[in-house]
Amino acid sequence: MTTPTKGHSRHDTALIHGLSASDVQKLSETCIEAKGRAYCPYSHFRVGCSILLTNGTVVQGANVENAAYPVGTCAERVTVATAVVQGAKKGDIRAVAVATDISPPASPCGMCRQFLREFCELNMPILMYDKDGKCTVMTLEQLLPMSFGPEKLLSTEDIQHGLSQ
Ligand SMILES: O=c1ccn([C@H]2C[C@H](O)[C@@H](CO)O2)c(=O)[nH]1
Ligand SMILES: [Zn+2]
Repeated sequence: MTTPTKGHSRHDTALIHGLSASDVQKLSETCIEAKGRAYCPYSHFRVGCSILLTNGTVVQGANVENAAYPVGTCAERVTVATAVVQGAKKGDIRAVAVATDISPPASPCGMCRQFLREFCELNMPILMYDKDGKCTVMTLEQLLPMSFGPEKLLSTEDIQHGLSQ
């Protein structure tokens, strides 16, 4: 397992995870922009998320809170669910980026890590941007080791027939 890559320039980050410099630029701009659309009147903790699909499309989302506090949803789950209902399949998700107003940057909560696990490859990079736009990158597997995923429940035949997607 590699150590998290912290504070690299955009170019270094791209080299490490096989993302192009323009992919990383797109991810950083879109997750930071999405942070501005957070609905967080209770916590005032804005979280923006963007997902880069293999076809180059970006899907954005932000946290959406609720007066009944536990009903609120994290930015990561809003964004992944949006990508899924737009037709994204496992393997279509190239990278996830998250932006908050703190430093060091926030990382996806446990529930979101498991939610991502359903739809993303274990080696998918998660780019976490701090208040100054500095990026820390870790793979899903680094954030969620020994994870439980759909292939544990579904038979090989089910997976071949696409029922896992
Ligand atoms: O990774 C995180 C951590 C927190 N939140 C949201 C949930 C809630 O609206 C607010 C404070 O926890 O931030 C996210 O969207 N993603
Ligand atoms: Zn979460």
